[in-house]
Amino acid sequence: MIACTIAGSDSGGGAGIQADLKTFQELGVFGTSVITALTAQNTLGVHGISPITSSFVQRQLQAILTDFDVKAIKTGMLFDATIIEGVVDVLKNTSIPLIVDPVMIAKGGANLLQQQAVRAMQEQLMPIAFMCTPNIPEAEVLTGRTIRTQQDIQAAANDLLALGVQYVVMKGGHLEGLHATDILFWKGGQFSVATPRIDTKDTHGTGCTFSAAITALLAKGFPLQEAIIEAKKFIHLAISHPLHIGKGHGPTNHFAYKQVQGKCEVMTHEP
Ligand SMILES: Nc1ncnc2c1ncn2[C@@H]1O[C@H](COP(=O)(O)OP(=O)(O)O)[C@@H](O)[C@H]1O
Ligand SMILES: Cc1ncc(COP(=O)(O)O)c(N)n1
Repeated sequence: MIACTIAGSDSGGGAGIQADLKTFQELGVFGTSVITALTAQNTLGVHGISPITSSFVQRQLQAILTDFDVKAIKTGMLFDATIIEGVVDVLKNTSIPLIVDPVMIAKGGANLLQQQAVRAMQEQLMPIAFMCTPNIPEAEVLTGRTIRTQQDIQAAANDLLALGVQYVVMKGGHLEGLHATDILFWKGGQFSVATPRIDTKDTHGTGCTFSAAITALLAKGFPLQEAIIEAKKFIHLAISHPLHIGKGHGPTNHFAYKQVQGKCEVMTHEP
C-alpha cells in the first residue's frame, strides 16, 4: 500500500514529513513525500523556514502520482497560498482521498501558514478534501468562532462541512479534561474516540502523527471509524511511551504502537 504526505520538513524529526513517514512505515504503508518547506527545527522551536516554490511542489507531486498507485494523501504544513493553489491544481482531477491537517502554528508559536493563505485553505482545499483534522485553535481560525463548549465544537464542525469537506475530526488535545477526546463529524452524524489525557510536555508532532496514522489506515482499506480508532491507539501509545529526546517539547514515540502490538483501550461513543 502506498500513501503520500505533502508537508514541511522538520529537521528535528518529530513532526512534519518525518513524523508522517515514520507513522506510515510503522503501520506497514510505503510512504512517498512532497516537501513544501524546509524548517530548521528542534524540540525548542522553529529556527528558520525556507519554502519550496509552488511549481517545484507540483513537480514532486506529479512525479509521484504519474508512477505510483497512491491510495491516500495527507497535507500538513502548506505555508502559503501559492503552494495551496499548486497542490489543489494537481489534486482536483484525482479521486484519491485527501486528508487535510490544517497546520498553522507550531507548538513553540512559529507561523507555519501565512495568514493570507487561510482563505485559499477554506475556499480551495476544503472543497476537494475527504477529511480535515483541525485542532481547536485551527478550527477557530478556519471558522472565525471561539470554541469553548461542545455546542461550539459542533457549530465549528458544521461550518467546516459547509466548505465542502466530507468529514471533520475535531481534535481535543488543546481542551481540558480527564480525557483527550476527538470527534468525527459528517453531515447528519458524529462519532467520538477518547483516551485518558497524559500529563506530558512531549507533544511535538501529535497532530501530524495522528493524521498520518488515519491516512495510512485509510490507504490500507480500513473502514473510516475503525481507522479513527486505530489511529487514536497509535497516537495515544506514542504519547504515553515518551522517548525523552531533546531539551524542549519532545517528539512522540512512533515505535510504541508496534512494540506493544497496538494494545490500548479507546473509548468510543456514537450518539
Ligand atoms: N496530553 C495528551 N494525552 C493524550 N492524548 C493527547 C494529548 N494531547 C493531544 N492528544 C491527542 O493527540 C492528537 C493530536 O491532538 P492535538 O494536540 O489537539 O493536535 P495538534 O498537535 O494538531 O495541536 C489527538 O488525538 C489528541 O486527542
Ligand atoms: C514541519 C512541521 N509541520 C508541522 C508541525 C506542527 O506539529 P504538531 O503536530 O505538533 O502540531 C511542525 N512543528 N513542523
